Amino acid sequence: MVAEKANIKVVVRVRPYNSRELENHNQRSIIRVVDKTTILFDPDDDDEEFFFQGNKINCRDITKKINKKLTMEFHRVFDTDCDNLSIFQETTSHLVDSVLEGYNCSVFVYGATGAGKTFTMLGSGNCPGITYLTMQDLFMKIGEKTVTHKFDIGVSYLEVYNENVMNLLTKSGPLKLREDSNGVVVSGLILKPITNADELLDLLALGNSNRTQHPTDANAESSRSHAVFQVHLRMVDRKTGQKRTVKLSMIDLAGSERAASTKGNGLRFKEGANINKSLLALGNCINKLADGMKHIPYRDSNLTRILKDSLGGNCQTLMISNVSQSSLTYEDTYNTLKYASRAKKIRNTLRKNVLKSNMPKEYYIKKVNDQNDELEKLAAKCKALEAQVAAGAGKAFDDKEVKTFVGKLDILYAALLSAQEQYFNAQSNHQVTRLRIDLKDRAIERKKILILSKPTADFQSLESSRDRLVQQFDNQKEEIKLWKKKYDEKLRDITKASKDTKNSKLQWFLDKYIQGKESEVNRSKKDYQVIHMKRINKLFNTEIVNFSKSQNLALEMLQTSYYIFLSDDALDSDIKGKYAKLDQMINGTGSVKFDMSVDDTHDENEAPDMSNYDINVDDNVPGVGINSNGKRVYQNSSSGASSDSDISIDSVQFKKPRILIQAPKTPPVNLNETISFSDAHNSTFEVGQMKNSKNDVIRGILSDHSNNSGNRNQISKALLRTNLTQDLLKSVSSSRLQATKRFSPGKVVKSPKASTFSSRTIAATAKFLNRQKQRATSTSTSDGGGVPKVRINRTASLRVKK
Ligand SMILES: Nc1ncnc2c1ncn2[C@@H]1O[C@H](COP(=O)(O)OP(=O)(O)OP(=O)(O)O)[C@@H](O)[C@H]1O
Repeated sequence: MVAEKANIKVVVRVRPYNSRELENHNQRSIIRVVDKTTILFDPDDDDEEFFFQGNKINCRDITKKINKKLTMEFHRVFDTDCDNLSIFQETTSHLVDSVLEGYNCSVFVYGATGAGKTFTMLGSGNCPGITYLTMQDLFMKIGEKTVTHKFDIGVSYLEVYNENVMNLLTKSGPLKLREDSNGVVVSGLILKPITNADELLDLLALGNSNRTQHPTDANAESSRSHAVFQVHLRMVDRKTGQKRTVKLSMIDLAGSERAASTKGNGLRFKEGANINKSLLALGNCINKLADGMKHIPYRDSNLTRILKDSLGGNCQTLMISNVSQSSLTYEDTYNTLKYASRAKKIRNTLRKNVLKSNMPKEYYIKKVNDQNDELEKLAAKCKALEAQVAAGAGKAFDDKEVKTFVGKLDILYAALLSAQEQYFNAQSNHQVTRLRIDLKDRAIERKKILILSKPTADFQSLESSRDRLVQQFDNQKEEIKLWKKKYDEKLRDITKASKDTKNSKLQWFLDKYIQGKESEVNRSKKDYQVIHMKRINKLFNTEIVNFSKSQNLALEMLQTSYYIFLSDDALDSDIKGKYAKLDQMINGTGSVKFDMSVDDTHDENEAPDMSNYDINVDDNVPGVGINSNGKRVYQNSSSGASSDSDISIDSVQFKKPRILIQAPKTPPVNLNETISFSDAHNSTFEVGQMKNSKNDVIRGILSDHSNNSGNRNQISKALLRTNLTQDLLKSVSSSRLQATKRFSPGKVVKSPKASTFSSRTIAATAKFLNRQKQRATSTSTSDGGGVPKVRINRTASLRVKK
C-alpha cells in the first residue's frame, strides 16, 4: 500500500454582515478578499478621513490603533457572496471521490459563535448545507458504482458537550471512548444503516434537534457543542471480493469565541470553559502537528481524541474557517485566521483503507488462481523468447556481452579497412606503372616512325626509362603480395569472429552489425576504385594533351607539304587515299569515332581499353609474365600462361601499341642538310628569316603558284631538298602551339579513342612526309640539271626569281 503525504486543506468563508452588525455604525470591515486565495486582514480604510477641529488632517489619528494589514493565503477564500452550493462544488465534492477510492475524509468547520459554521454545514430553509449536498453526491456516485461494488452505509451523529460524548441519533450517553488497532472507538455506538440521501437527511434533522443549543449574544441559536456526523462506508468489490471501510466525518465545532463574548455565567460559563478547553486542546494539536512534532496531545480532550484520525492521521482533511467581516468580532476573526494558518501546515499521511483480515476465502482463492494463470503466461513468454534467442531471432540481450562483441568487431574491421586501403593502394600504383609502360611503348613506336635520322641515339633514353618502369612494376608486385597477405589475415580474423557470434545469444543483433560493417568495407572498396580511376584518367589526359599537340603539329606539316607539291597529280594514289581518310577522321566520319555509348566489345585495333588499368577490388591480383617475343605481358592465371606469382592474374594482355603505319626500313635522309640549287629557269630563291604567319607564307606560295604554274614541281622538289621546309614548318607549328595553349587543353578530357586518332594522324603525317622526301630526292637525282637557287625574303613571301 502506497502512502502519500498531503496537507490539510484550509479554506476561509467570510460571512456577510448580520442585522446586528449592520445596525452598528461604529463597525467596519476588517477583511478584504483580495483574490480567490488571499485575504487582507484589518486593512487600512482608504476613505476614512481624519478631521481635527474642523480641519482635515493628513496624518494618522493617533488615538486609533495601527491596522494590522495582514495578508493571508489559504487554499481558497470564499467571499460573502458565495453560497453553500459553490462551496460544496469546490471543496467536498472532491472528497466524495476520495472516499469512494478508499480514503478517510474529514470536514470540520471552525469559527466563533455566529460566524456561520452551522449555516455552512447544515444550511437553512431552501439553502441546503454542504453536509446534505455532500451526502446527496455520495449517494449518486455510489449508485453509479453498484454494478462493480456492494455498499453498506451506516451513519452516526455524536456531540461532545462539556466533554461528554452523546449519541444525537438516540439521544443517549455519555459514551466512552476507547482505542484499539482501528483507532479511537466510541463504545456502544450503533451505526444507523441508510440506503438513500433522504433517509440521511431525516437522521441529520433528528440529530440537530437533539443538539445542545443555547442563545448567545452573537447567535440566538448557538450550538454549544461539537457535533460529529459520520458516514461509515463499507465497500466490497464484487469481482475480487476486496473490502474497504472508509469514514466521512462532518464536524461542526462549537464557537471558538472567547468566554467573555458569550457573556455567560454559571452553567454557561462552565460550558464555555469546556468548549474552550477542547478547542484549546484542538489548537495545541494543530500547532504541534504544524510544527511536525512527534507527540501530539490528542488525549487532552475528548474532542481531540475523536478527531485524532481526522487531524494528522490517515485522512484527507478539509477545514472551513468561518469568519465575520465585522470589526465587532475583530479578536475572534483574528484568532480563527491564526488557527487556520497554523492548520495549513499540517501534513497527513494518506493510505487507502483496505481490510486485509476480513477478506473472504474465495477472494484469496481467486487471487491465487489469477496469479497462477499470470505465472503460466509469463513462463510461456519466457520459453518463446528463449527459443527466439536460440534461433538467433532474439532481440533481448545483455549489454555487457554486446559491448564485448561489438568492440572486438570494431577493432577487427578497422584493421581490415586499413589493410584493404594499403592493398588497393599497392594495386593502384602497380596499374599506374603498367599504364606508364604502355604509354612508353607507344611513344617508342611513334618515335620509330617520326625520327628520320640518328634513330638509335634517340631511342636509348626512352628504352631505359621503360626498363626502369618495368623494374618498378616488378617491385610493386611484391608489395601487392605483402599487402594481400595482410589483407587475407584480417579477413580470416573477421571470419573467425563471425563464427564466434554464431554461438552467442546475440547472433541476431551481431549478424546485423556485421552486415553494416561489411557494407562499410564495400563502400571503401568502391571509393578506392574511384580514386584509382581518377589517377588513370589523369595519366590518359596528359597523354591526350600531348597527342593533341602532336596532331596539330602534324596537320600543319601535312598542310604545308600539300601546298608545296601544288598539284594533286604530284601525289600518288596511296597518299591521296590516306589524306582523304585523314580528312574523314577529322570530320568525324571516318572509322574512328568518338562514341559516347557504352560498348563492351573492344576492338584491339581501336582505342585502349580503360578497364585494362582497373584495380582488382575483389581478391584477384594482377601478375606479370614474359611472352614469346620476350615482352612482359599481363596474364590471366586461367589461361595457363607462365606466371611468377601465386596470385591469380587479371585477364588483361599487355597490348602492343596500335600504330597502323610501320616505320620506314631504309634510313631517312637527313633533312637538316642545307642544299643550294637552281631550277631550269635559273630562278633564284633566297632563304630568309620567317617571321610572318603561316597564312602569309601560304599566300605567298599561292601567289607564286598562280604566276608560275609551270614550275610547280621543280619548286616543290627544290624545297624538299633544302632545310627550308623544316624551318617553315617549325615556325608555323610554333605559332599554332601558342594558340593551342590559350585553350588550356590539359583541362579537356578526351576519350582514349581520340588519343589513338591523334596517334594515327601523327604517324600518317610522318609517313607522308617521308615518302614525299624520298620521292623528291630520287626526282632530283634523275633531273641532274643545275640546282635552282631558293630565297625567302624578309617579308616571308616565297618568290621565284627568273
Ligand atoms: N454565509 C451566510 N449567509 C447568510 N447568512 C448566514 C451566513 N452565515 C451565517 N449566517 C447566518 O448567521 C447566523 C449564525 O450562523 P450560524 O448558526 O451558522 O453560526 P455558527 O457559527 O454556527 O454559530 P454557533 O457557534 O453559535 O453555533 C444564522 O442565522 C445564519 O443563518
